[in-house]
Amino acid sequence: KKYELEMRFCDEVLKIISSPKHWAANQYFTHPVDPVALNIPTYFQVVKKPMDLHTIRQKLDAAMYERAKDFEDDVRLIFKNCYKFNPEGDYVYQRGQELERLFEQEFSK
Ligand SMILES: Cc1ccc(Nc2c(-c3ccc(O)cc3)nc3c(C)cccn23)cc1
Repeated sequence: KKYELEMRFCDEVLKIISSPKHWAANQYFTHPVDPVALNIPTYFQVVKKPMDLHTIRQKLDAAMYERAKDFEDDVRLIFKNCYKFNPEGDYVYQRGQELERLFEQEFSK
């Protein structure tokens, strides 16, 4: 019972932070970073564990998270990767901060 409740909470949070309503904040994080498309060939040397919202959706739907904490760790990995690769103050860096604020608000309810 507790497991189902935790996963339902994660599903709700994921729906909110991934929604088109918050496109300005989530647009850079909805799908895996494509280093070829973005012309950032060093990306996979800098970011060892890529993560994105679509991959998290697939893992949640495949019951790959045992606890809400594991879901949280993957979401926070998106922010860590963003802050590691994008220059501080850069436009994408600031979108990451915006999405992190939204996540904190929803995940702490
Ligand atoms: C030369 C350069 C500099 C910065 C970026 N950042 C960036 C990222 C990004 C997202 C998460 C992440 O962990 C790393 C990068 N996604 C984009 C997109 C979709 C369009 C334009 C820039 N984008 C791209 C190219």
